[in-house]
Amino acid sequence: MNNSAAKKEPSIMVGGFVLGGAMIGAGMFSLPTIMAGAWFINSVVILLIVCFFMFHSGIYILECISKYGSGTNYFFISKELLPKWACYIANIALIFVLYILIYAYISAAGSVIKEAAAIYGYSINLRLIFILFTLILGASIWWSGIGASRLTSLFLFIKIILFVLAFSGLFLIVKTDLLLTSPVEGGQASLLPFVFIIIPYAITSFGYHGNVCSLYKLYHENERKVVKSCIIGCVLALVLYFLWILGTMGNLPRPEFLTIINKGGNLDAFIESLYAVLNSKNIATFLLWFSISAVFCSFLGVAIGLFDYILASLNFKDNPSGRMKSALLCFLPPLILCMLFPNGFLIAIAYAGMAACIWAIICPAVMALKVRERFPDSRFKVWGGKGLIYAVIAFGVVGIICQLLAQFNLLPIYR
Ligand SMILES: N[C@@H](Cc1ccccc1)C(=O)O
Repeated sequence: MNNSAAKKEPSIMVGGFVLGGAMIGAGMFSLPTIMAGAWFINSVVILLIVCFFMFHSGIYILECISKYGSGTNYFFISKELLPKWACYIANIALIFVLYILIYAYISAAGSVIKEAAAIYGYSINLRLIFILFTLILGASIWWSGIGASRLTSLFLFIKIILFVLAFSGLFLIVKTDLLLTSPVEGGQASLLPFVFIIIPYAITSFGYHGNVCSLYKLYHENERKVVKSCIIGCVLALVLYFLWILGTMGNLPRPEFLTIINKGGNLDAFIESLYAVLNSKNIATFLLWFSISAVFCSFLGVAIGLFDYILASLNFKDNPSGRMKSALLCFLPPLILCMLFPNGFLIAIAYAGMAACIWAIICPAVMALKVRERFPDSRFKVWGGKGLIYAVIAFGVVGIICQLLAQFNLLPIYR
């Protein structure tokens, strides 16, 4: 690569923020509620483990695309490297994750906007918010992809500022004894059975894998820079999630989470509890607006991905009527689901995690095995050899098993 091309590449911080922006979304709002069972120390350990595996599965995708050039995408490499049946499963899992996330975002947006309105003394019908939210953001994507991307950057910017404002206050009042002493008799060990339920939710929260291909293009096929951006993105999310559970568990005692869980575990119940406990109304208000901007930002990011996928794969024309067909297919199913089941936020995040185990963890690791057979002397190879690849696959299988057990009520859940 010549110097002038290298100079045009954006700094690794840009890539890190793009990935961090994709990662930090609605998934994080499920974390404190779902982690209340295992409480603080156990949850931090799980966050570290999940972050480690999600980072590596992401760079396995990079290893695979690096053999086919920057024009390729996930669909292409899965077609090349997986048997046909597995390729279908991987792509179905990917589309499922995008749809279920859009559902989760609409549900979360409804709950948080309703809560915001209630705080300012208005009562708005939840289903009306679902429709307006989807209509307005959906229309902006239909109108122009570039415009919607700019809107995403704007919300990302607002999200970061509000995060700093809300959290700097939240930490000042953290009660460390709430965090570090075990909330039950028998110490931390008696909380261990509650760690398994966290895994699918943490997997969703560390999902960013759809953005690896575009980053590879952005950095003109410079793998090292993409890896460094992935490290920055993962560390950013890890630190933020750590601060998030520190701020919430350090202010709300464990039994308070039961009230939130019993109200469905959506954002409104959560913010309501923080409002009741926090002395500072300012902090709670920043938190409220932070949540709104985070949900808007994630919705746009995921919806643009699904919209473009539908437009390209069904060969719709990139004109107003073609884009309208794509928009209807993209937004109508999750909106209808939301109207029927308005409170499925937590379940949706868990299922997104389970499907992400397939397309973002197991399949990339299997593809990396295959690509090493096919290109034995390639210049870029993820460290850790086959051992790490098998460990990543095993982790993906554990994630799926956890969610299946939870579905059949076979996992201990704090409720
Ligand atoms: N990490 C995102 C969701 C996501 C999952 C998988 C891939 C991409 C995005 C969130 O927390 O909202």
